[in-house]
Amino acid sequence: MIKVSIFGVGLIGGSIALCLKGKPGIKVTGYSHRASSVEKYVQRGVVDEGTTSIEEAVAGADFIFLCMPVGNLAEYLDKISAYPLKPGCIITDVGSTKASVAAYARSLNLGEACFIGGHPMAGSERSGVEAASYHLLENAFYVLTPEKSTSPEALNRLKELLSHTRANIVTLDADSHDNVVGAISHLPHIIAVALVNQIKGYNDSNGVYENLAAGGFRDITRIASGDPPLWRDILLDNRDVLLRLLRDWNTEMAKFANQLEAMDGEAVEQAFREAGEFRSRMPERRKGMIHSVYDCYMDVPDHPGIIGRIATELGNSGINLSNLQIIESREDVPGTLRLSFRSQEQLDLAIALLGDRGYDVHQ
Ligand SMILES: NC(=O)c1ccc[n+]([C@@H]2O[C@H](COP(=O)([O-])OP(=O)(O)OC[C@H]3O[C@@H](n4cnc5c(N)ncnc54)[C@H](O)[C@@H]3O)[C@@H](O)[C@H]2O)c1
Ligand SMILES: O=C(O)C(=O)C[C@]1(C(=O)O)C=C[C@@H](O)C=C1
Repeated sequence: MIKVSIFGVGLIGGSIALCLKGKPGIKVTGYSHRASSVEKYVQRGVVDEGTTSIEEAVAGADFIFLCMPVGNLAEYLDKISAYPLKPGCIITDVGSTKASVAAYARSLNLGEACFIGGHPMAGSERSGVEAASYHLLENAFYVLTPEKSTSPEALNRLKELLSHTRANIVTLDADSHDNVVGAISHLPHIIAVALVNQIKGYNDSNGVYENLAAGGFRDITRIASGDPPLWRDILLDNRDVLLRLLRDWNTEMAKFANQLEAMDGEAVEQAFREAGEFRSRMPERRKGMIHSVYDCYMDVPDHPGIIGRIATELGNSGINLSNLQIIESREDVPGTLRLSFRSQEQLDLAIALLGDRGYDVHQ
């Protein structure tokens, strides 16, 4: 039996546990420092067994996943390495930064165990085991940051285990990871928070801002609702990269200000053109940078019962909706529904079926 111990069974740890639990020959143990948390995720059936004892979780483990906030990873590497580790045990983490945890692991004597950093590029602004999902990592990129000294055999064993998540495993060195992920994940979180707080400042003296804020504002600011301590840890840990990125960001903002001051419409248009072209080149049909699932859109009148009818049509034909969202719908005004599916095949079937039923469906 392969024993997998997950430390921190929250959004990410819980999602990994859900992918591994019940797979032939795998037993999943969840560790939490709080008994109430253990009780919660054992009851939800996320793990095979739960414990508040580090010693128990570590004993005989073939894989140890550290899924707690970035600021606690070093502490747990210390604690874990104080116990006898099974020879060949692979310790990995899911932290959003990779250089510091890799350096810390390098400084420890792990005996015949080894550390391989990891970071699934999927998540949500929600946290806790309640938000964990078997599907969260499906089709997402999952970055592993092996060292030069990492044995190919250990790396392959970890990849094989992670294949149960149905993520797309890629390898990268830890510093490159922090530079790139700083730009495409950490900087956008800072920008979203700064933007929301700027508007909040205006709204404090005039509530119309809040009332008029529509799709554009919501789309760009969803991630501003991330867990504050979690993001504190990530941003402080990737401080050097982010300070450089923020200087570049200020330069980009200054460019816009100059273009507006000079009434340079051509330059503004060109900025939108370039951004649109780059964005449209990004793969849409995978988790990671832009989109998470296979989506189509429908313009529908905002009539009571319409959503139920559409969901029933799909269900009756065995098509599985993975998500459904109403975008900017007001009474008596056509609204748009975003329907999400888990595969191209399901999406194609849905588009054909709804088209046949007379709905206006587009991608
Ligand atoms: N949220 C995301 O979108 C996302 C995506 C990829 C990776 N990550 C990384 O995954 C890790 C976990 O994030 P999450 O979103 O699952 O958070 P979460 O809050 O949902 O889960 C964190 C878990 O760590 C536990 N924990 C917190 N403090 C602890 C401590 N001092 N000792 C032991 N356990 C502790 C919590 O009980 C919880 O089970 C973080 O390192 C984060 O950077 C997050
Ligand atoms: O989709 C979101 O809400 C996320 O914030 C996920 C996201 C990201 O920025 O893409 C956030 C942090 C992670 O470390 C990886 C993924």
